[in-house]
Amino acid sequence: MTILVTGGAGYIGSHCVRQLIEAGQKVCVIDNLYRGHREAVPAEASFFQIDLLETERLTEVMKSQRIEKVIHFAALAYVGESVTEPLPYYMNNTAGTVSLLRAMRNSRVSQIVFSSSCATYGIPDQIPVTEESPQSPINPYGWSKLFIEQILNDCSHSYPNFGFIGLRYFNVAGCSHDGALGEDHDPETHLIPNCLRTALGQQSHMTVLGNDYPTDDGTCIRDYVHVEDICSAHLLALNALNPQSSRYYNIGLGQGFSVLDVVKTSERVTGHEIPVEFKPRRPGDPPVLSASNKRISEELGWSPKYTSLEEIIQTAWDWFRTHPEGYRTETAS
Ligand SMILES: O=c1ccn([C@@H]2O[C@H](COP(=O)(O)OP(=O)(O)O[C@H]3O[C@H](CO)[C@@H](O)[C@H](O)[C@H]3O)[C@@H](O)[C@H]2O)c(=O)[nH]1
Repeated sequence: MTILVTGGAGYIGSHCVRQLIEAGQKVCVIDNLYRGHREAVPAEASFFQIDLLETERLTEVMKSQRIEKVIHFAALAYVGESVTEPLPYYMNNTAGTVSLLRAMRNSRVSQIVFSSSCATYGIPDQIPVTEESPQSPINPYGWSKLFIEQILNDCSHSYPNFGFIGLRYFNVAGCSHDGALGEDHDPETHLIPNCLRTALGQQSHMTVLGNDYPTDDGTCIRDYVHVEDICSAHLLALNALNPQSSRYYNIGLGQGFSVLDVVKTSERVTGHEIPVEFKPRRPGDPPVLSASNKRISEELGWSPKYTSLEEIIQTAWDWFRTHPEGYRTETAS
């Protein structure tokens, strides 16, 4: 049986493809390479450069590769960008998933693990956030993912044997334990990569986006979870997935760190000073997010390997300092 991984050339997708292959799984990757890196896809996986919106080509690949289940990562995922440019988010994420689901129906593939987000909760009324917490996004990125959740719910009601598991990630961070795979976004808007790029001297300072939030130090609090632990959750979800599945799980550690905590921890890990400059809030950012992971721990047996922010940032630093130009570093050498 072959697993189709959409967005398998992206940050999280590529780490997951590697874990699937190490677990002995046959993998087929599709990616439009808009923000993904072909170099990040292991040679053992078959690869097709296809956009999610190309329903017919997707259908052909699913039939010819004998796909049995899908893991769906492909998406635009910048909260700030989704506020200034919402339409690409609805087109790529929401419409793209409808196209993928149509291709799955055309080729009689009926089981999917979907990457959802804690951004679907908006500003939670309780911390830690459970899967039962109300979902009310405050940015188009979160809405684009919540619409997909509704579509999956509808498909599972209407189509017999359509099974799905939705994983609501909190803040994914870190790089592979052996430095083989990394995090390389263009443009880079994520907090930890920006701290590490400042430590490398590639920018003069880190911009802290808002220090007037209702938190102890005034900066936003997030729950950082290692990318390999996100991937192990996908493998567990894939094993649990069956034609009757219709379940959502949070993936986070249940501990929150402020932006300034992340800056200080990055200074300790890298041994470099990281100067900060304070700027106004970024639209669409909730003040505090951290996950209850009780459901995924109890039902799927998930247990994270990386439990400290320091360890998580260390794995990222190992990659950033050896790949100062990201994946281009390898191409150049
Ligand atoms: O240079 C920077 C970058 C970020 N931040 C702040 O750091 C926090 C974390 O930001 P970032 O790393 O961009 O992550 P989020 O915006 O929290 O979004 C991530 O977490 C979402 C869940 O909310 C995922 O779904 C998204 O894909 C992923 O980008 C936020 O408060 C940002 O305002 C800064 O202060 N300066």
